[in-house]
Amino acid sequence: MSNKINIGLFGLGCVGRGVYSNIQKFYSDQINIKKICIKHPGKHTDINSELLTTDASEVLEDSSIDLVIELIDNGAEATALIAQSLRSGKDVISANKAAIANSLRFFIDLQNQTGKTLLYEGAVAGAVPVIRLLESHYANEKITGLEGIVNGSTNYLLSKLRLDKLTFDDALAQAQSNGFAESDPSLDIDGWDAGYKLIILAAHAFGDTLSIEEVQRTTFSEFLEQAPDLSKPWKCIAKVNNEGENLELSIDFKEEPIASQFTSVEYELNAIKVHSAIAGTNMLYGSGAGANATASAVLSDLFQWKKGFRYDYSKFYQRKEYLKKLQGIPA
Ligand SMILES: NC(=O)C1=CN([C@@H]2O[C@H](COP(=O)(O)OP(=O)(O)OC[C@H]3O[C@@H](n4cnc5c(N)ncnc54)[C@H](OP(=O)(O)O)[C@@H]3O)[C@@H](O)[C@H]2O)C=CC1
Ligand SMILES: N[C@@H](CC=O)C(=O)O
Repeated sequence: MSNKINIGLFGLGCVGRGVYSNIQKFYSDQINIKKICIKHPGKHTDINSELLTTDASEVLEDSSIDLVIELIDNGAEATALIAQSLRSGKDVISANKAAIANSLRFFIDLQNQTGKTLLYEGAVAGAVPVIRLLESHYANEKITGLEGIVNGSTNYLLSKLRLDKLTFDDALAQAQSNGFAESDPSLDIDGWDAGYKLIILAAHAFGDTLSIEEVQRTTFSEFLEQAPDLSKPWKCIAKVNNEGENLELSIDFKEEPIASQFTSVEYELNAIKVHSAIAGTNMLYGSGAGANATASAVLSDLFQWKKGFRYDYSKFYQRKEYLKKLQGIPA
């Protein structure tokens, strides 16, 4: 009897294909792709047509599918698919930061109600394992600050403008053809993508969920309107300010000093600094966007899931206790 993991895949674009091809290459003895749900079958004539469907219920109602991997490019549709999967008794891995950030409280409740697991390491900073690090290494240590470069496309644009002297339009076209940019690139250049990622990081680091409207965003156009000297190392920095009772989240362009560690983070690479009470500062650095970077995180989630890993969101409990203390309420 085969003890392969049966998965159902939603989406076969840049990331979906990264996951599909890496499973074929490295894990076909352990993972069986049972069904792939897509939108336009005509785009996927290279894939065995028996695997493909446009009907989500062929995944959701297949009791032999243990795990759903959700990799579509529409946040609202992804939210519905994740919720339906959890409710149909399936665990889920997603890389959809819009869906996760907009509905995180709902998904935490749904995991508690169904006993099912949702993992989403690929939603933030590609292959950089930051969510799992916040959940495990920092579970009991107070995090005092967090900042980083979390959008590969804007970082790619800034590097291309500064180092390779490309025009904005040419640089954006390259970010799109490399698969770094979202299918709607305004999500990257207007700071939405970085905002969603920062909301997810803030939840796992500080135990609160903010809405995207609460994130202060500077768009790439607003940055360029200030006529910055593009020969300088500008970086788009996502930052959580956690002084006081409320978290403040911002996405802003900063000219980094030459000696700053962020200055050497170029093109689609990402970096995140975590400041904490005992460790001081740790910086994570690595591939932030693209098919393989994200597939690596998705597949890592899959093998963690197999071992029973789930997020325990311990910072939410710690934040409640912290707020009680601030308000003078005894524990
Ligand atoms: N690109 C990257 O570097 C990263 C992307 N992500 C996230 O991963 C997700 C996928 O991104 P990416 O692969 O780049 O996107 P693409 O635009 O390349 O692919 C999207 C895929 O979703 C499919 N799709 C859309 N709607 C549906 C639906 N309702 N049901 C089934 N399939 C559907 C499309 O089908 P069809 O092909 O038939 O049109 C397509 O295969 C997004 O949430 C993105 O934010 C996360 C980290 C990095
Ligand atoms: N569009 C995103 C893709 C990865 O999350 C980015 O540019 O970082």
